[in-house]
Amino acid sequence: MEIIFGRNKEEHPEPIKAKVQGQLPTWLQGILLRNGPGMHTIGDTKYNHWFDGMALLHSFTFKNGEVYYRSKYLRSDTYNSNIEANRIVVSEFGTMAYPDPCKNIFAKAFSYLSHTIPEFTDNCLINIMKTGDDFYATGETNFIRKINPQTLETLEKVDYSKYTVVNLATSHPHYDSAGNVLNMGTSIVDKGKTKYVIFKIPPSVPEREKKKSCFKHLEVLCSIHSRSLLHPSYYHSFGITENYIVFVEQPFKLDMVKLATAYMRGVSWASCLTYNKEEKTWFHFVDRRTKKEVSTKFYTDALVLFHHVNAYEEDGHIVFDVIAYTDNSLYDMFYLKNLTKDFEENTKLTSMPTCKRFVVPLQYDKDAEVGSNLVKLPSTATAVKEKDGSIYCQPETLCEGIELPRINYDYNGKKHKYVYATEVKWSPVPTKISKLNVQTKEMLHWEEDHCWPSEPVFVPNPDAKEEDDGVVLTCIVVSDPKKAPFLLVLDAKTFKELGRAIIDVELHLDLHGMFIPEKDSKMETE
Ligand SMILES: CC(C)=CCC/C(C)=C/C=C/C(C)=C/C=C/C(C)=C/C=C/C=C(C)/C=C/C=C(C)/C=C/C1=C(C)CCCC1(C)C
Ligand SMILES: [Fe+2]
Repeated sequence: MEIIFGRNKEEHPEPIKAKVQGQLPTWLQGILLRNGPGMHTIGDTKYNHWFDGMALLHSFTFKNGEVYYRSKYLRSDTYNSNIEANRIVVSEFGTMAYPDPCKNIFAKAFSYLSHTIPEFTDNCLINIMKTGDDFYATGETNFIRKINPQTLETLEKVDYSKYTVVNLATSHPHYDSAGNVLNMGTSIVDKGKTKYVIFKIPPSVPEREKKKSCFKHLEVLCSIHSRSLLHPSYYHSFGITENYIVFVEQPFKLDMVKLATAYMRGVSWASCLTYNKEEKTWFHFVDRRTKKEVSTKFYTDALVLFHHVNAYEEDGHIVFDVIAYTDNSLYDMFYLKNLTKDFEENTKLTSMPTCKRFVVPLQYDKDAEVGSNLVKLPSTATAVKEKDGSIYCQPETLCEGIELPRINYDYNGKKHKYVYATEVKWSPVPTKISKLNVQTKEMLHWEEDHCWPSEPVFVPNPDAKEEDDGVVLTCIVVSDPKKAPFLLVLDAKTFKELGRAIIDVELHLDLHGMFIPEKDSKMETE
């Protein structure tokens, strides 16, 4: 398994024509662009954690029934400095690097590094974001990197902190119907004012502007003060409904005192994350129009969450689905020392990823009795009024063992019926992909021996009438060295295979990505 998780992957910047089997829909034209870690060893140095690896972008271009594959390492300042030094010189979340191990003044003076080593990493390995016609690789620091979606070339570095006060920002932004990006980040600069900042980036700028930058027009919608000034919560995504931003402040937190001393103590940023299962998880709802937070205090028991699935409003309630854990063992599981051979037997998840639905009443009878359940929708989720006026919510479980959830994004913020996700057993090995009907809890699956599917991306049919009219695309990494990896195309309705594009290269296990329809990409001829 070392092969799949930890071995450096080669890049293939020139298009490789795939062998297509089956029948791909003729309307499927565009680029599936994905991101994830592809290199964990540099010279004699090795990252500690799988999420630390150098970002390797890859793409599948669909053109007239043919499929072309490309991959290229993100030429971040981090990547360039590491390669030049032939060792890890920039810290990642799980690995603290010491750029100058030789305290020797002469060694410093004759430093072979022509680049200045970036202080914070711009190794954006998690996701892809779109602003207007531009695409960016995203991670969780204040840096994102513009990329060319056709050639996978790395373009300029954007520093969010130049435009608003954030040190961290999510890699999972949302998009509204006008094409604005909505994202949030944490400001820890000013210790007295630790806060979460929700901001908006427009898709275009006024014609007359010379140096066009959407980021110059970044606008802060609202800030939420951290419950604890020294312990802001970690979050990896958030939700939106038509009228609200949904933010979950979980007791999985960054300890700022530990962060401030991490470098000195020789420990990673990750070691500064703490989970306190005795604490509560607080929900925040911000009205997108008035920019005010709903004043009622809503909470649930301690949980750890990375991925929101979707959120929507129904009859005065906010309904939101998340993939939740009861502890923080998932992050620990992705330490490379745990992902060696036999890890499937040796490393068992102590908490399964579980798709949970919270139903939160925004409008309810203010005279309702203490102890009564205020949920008026048909769900087993509850929201109980407490003596002090706060509301204690408990979720309904929709499904166990799914992660990397996606929906038809046309239903984002609206009532959805289907979730596409990878399925796991008791180890971090994706064995199947699944389609969950959240209304009936029925599931459809796709699996094949030795196949490790990635996050399934739903692409709607241009003439779609129903939510699941379209295809699901997933990269399949194969653990059998005799079998080639492929891109799988499933009919989203039936989950039957329509076709596959086989490529004879070593695919890397990735994290997230997006499909860029041909009309949104200035596609060049191959
Ligand atoms: C094996 C597969 C693919 C599927 C199996 C199915 C399954 C169980 C999937 C589960 C997948 C999940 C849950 C994926 C989650 C991915 C995450 C959380 C990535 C986070 C990266 C976060 C990163 C890189 C964060 C970097 C942050 C840094 C370097 C921050 C540094 C900093 C901090 C902390 C304080 C301020 C200063 C500074 C900015 C330097
Ligand atoms: Fe994610």
